[in-house]
Amino acid sequence: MTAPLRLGLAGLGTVGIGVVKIVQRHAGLITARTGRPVTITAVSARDRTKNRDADLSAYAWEDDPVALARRDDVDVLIEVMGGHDGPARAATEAAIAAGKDVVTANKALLAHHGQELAEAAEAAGAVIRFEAAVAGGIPVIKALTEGLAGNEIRRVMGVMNGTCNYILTRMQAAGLPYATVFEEARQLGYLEADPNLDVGGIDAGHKLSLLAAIAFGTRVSFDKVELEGIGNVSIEDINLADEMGYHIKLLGVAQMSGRGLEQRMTPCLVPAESPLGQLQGGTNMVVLEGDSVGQIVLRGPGAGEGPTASAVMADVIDLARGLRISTFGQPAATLAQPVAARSATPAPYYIRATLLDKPGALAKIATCLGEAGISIDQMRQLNKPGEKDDLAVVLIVTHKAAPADIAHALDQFGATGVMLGAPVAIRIEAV
Ligand SMILES: NC(=O)C1=CN([C@@H]2O[C@H](COP(=O)(O)OP(=O)(O)OC[C@H]3O[C@@H](n4cnc5c(N)ncnc54)[C@H](OP(=O)(O)O)[C@@H]3O)[C@@H](O)[C@H]2O)C=CC1
Ligand SMILES: N[C@@H](CCO)C(=O)O
Repeated sequence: MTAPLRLGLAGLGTVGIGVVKIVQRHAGLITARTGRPVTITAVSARDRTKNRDADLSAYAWEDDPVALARRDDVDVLIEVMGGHDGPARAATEAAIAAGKDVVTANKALLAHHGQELAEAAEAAGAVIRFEAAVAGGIPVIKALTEGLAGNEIRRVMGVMNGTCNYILTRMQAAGLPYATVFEEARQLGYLEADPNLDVGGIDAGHKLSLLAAIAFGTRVSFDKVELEGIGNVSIEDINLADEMGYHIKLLGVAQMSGRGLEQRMTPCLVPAESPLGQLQGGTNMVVLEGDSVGQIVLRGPGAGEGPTASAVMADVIDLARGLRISTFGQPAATLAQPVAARSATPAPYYIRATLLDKPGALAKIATCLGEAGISIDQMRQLNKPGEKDDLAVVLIVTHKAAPADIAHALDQFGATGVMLGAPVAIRIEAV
């Protein structure tokens, strides 16, 4: 029997305790699959006295995760503390400096420091694995780096933040406004400590930037992701979209166009009957498109103790089996510096505008669209009981239009003198 693979576990929260449970429950199964035992030798967290719903008595304790990473009886650091700097970064760097492999669930760390950490790991002969960092229990990193390695990737797309998907689907199902459902999500413990990481689209943007790096062989460029969160999605737009056969999702899309790397994480309308449109609650879905394979759809739990620990353990088991793949699927030095391109791919748009209800108002709006080269597919005025009769809510669905043309037309709306408030424009994504 080969020597055990010895883990040092930094973080004993939701994910860390999930890892402890799998290591303890499946010791025999893991040994059978890898040919060597996988053991935890030492753990670290902030509060040693906390009751953690797992038996940790066999493990050494370190107050300092950096000391944990440097221990002679630790072969692999499991970093499940979180945060893009601080102890997570320090412990990861310490492990790499000591030539040790790192398994992390920390998308923020890699979105901000992925390139330098990958270079340092390769220089030290170490490997960084991060299956759990993107879409929780869904093996999407493995799918891209291994299963689809023979493809040129055309597009990566998906719903990658379970909290946002919960909020949007709950708003729709219960007819509740954003603020009410946001508060429910907080009560249920779904939100990150900084809720803006979720609802601001940042967490999902981190994940998209990691997938884009693997898919397109480029350095992680989170700072170039076009980000828009879900805070401005209204129940009115959710209901109107639904009437037209669409659902609103916080959708990430990354693709390499002739102009450069497009990465966006924004609310979009998707067909209600499509796999993405049907996605309920905290579930994630990632759609991968390769030149040879066509379209692959991966769906599953994007968070939680079991699913996330499952992904961490998949990486651990790969290391125990001796599988060593570069962090982003190819040597870090060969990752290209991407040229970031604003999304220019034309798409239909949903536009809702509130106008003064007077002769010619609608014509002025239609003229702005026409002058921007945008063709109208559907248009209707909503006559809702109880609305003031001096205003008109107008709903427009355009034919495919370039994002820049839509932005220009919306700017022109303001100069017509008939607008009441800002218009809403949401891209309709073909999926
Ligand atoms: N929860 C989930 O479903 C998912 C989480 N992730 C990622 O996994 C990582 C962990 O998440 P999660 O388990 O939810 O986080 P938790 O907040 O539940 O746990 C964090 C753990 O890290 C420990 N910790 C924090 N700071 C320090 C420090 N300075 N020194 C030592 N230990 C520290 C905490 O200690 P103490 O317990 O003593 O406070 C706690 O045990 C994050 O990067 C997260 O983004 C990824 C996918 C899904
Ligand atoms: N806050 C994240 C956790 C999993 O990364 C989500 O809601 O998807």
